[in-house]
Amino acid sequence: MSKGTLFDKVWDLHTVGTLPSGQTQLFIGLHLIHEVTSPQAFAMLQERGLKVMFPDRTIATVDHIVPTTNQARPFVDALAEEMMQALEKNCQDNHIRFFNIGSGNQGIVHVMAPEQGLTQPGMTIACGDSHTSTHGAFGAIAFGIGTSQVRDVLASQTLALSKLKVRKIEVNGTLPTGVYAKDVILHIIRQLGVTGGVGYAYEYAGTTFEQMSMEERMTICNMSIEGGARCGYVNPDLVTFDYLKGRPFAPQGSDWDEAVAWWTSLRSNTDAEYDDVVVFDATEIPPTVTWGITPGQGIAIDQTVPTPEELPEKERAIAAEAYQYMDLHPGQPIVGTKIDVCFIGSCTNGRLSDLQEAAKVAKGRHVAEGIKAFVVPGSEQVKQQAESEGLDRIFTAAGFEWREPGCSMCLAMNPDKLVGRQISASSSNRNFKGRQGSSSGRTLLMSPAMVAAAAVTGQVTDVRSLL
Ligand SMILES: CC(C)[C@H](C(=O)O)[C@@H](O)C(=O)O
Ligand code: SF4
Repeated sequence: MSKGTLFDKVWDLHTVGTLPSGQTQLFIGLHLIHEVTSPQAFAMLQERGLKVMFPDRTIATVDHIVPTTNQARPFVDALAEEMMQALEKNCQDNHIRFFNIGSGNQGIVHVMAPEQGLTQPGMTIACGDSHTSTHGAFGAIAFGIGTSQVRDVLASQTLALSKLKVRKIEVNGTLPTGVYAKDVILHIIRQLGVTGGVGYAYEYAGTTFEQMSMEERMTICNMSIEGGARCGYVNPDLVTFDYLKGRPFAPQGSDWDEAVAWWTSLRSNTDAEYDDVVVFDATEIPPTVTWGITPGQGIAIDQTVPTPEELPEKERAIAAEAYQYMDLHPGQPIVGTKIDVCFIGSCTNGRLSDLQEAAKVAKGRHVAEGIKAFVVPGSEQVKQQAESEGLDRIFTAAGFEWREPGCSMCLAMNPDKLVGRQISASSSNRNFKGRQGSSSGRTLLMSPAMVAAAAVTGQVTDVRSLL
């Protein structure tokens, strides 16, 4: 087992005790909830006559079902309205703070909490949502949980968990032009596989992550779960502290200095021991795009869809399924693949810097004939900041639609859905069959800049040719 890592330190500091099962009872500092996975948890709590133990440690927002065009209440979709009302009631009844639509602070839970300064180094964070790994960008131990565990956290502020091993993923060097955080994480998952991280926490270390902004680090940690790792983190540093300083829930005054000293002490020791270490060279990472039905089925933008012979034996069955579903053929170049829909948004790539990079590509160009392209900011704050910089005008002048914040077509639990066999270029994180609202819809994952490149050309395009 690893020793001296941030993961070990934070785990040990939050350990309440060892349960008869051998699992750790872990204290959860911050609990985030949204409308999809919380209603049943509240119902289970009520059935048992239990109350929320620490209401101040749970924070709610609404994101998955939110319509991105007409947000008038009641929502047109009756089920969405019902989920919304359940969340509003549960928050009210249990005195839980709720960042609702129109508050100026609503957003995808993994975008909203960091921008509020709720997400801090050294915390344990849980949310009934697999992409909770995002918060690890701050040096927190953050993971997704199921609905019965949401109940457990509401009732006890603790969880029964088995300790993870720690794999250090070191990436060194400066990323080439046109290569973004999204490409780095797609590349890592391509190399280590979608189940490679099972049983591990991923520690992202090395100069490439050190040079990244907090938003880029969030993109990386967000997709840890797509590589099988329940959580992923970056050691907190000056970039982390600069981001947090002055945010509403960040420590203030003399508490701030104390917090920074404490956060710094939690960094993995230079002589920390890891269960595994892998090293990549940033200068060798290409713009990466998925061609298949798992986030691990990625290739460099200038490569061809792999033939079975090019793949390890164990990847051939899923590849065969992917050729058929995607209607892409082994040996075919991915560049030039015709696109129907372009989606820029999600908790992976719906932050301000993502929109800025996409806008650089869109500026002065126009969405190709017949393409539906739309931008969904990750939060109300992102939307407002983007508008104050005029990004909305760049996008709309280029023929993109500019929408209200939410998860939108990442998962299509709202009205934004692919239709039939439509194929999307998407800045989101999952390309599973039927993910974007049509049971036969197809998804190609890529960076927001590359989605913008696809939008203006109508086909998968190497963004480097447009920069
Ligand atoms: C709805 C929610 C439970 C789900 C998750 O856990 O990740 C969603 O956010 C997703 O991205 O698929
Ligand atoms: S944006 Fe997508 S991945 Fe993120 S929480 Fe929403 S549905 Fe899940």
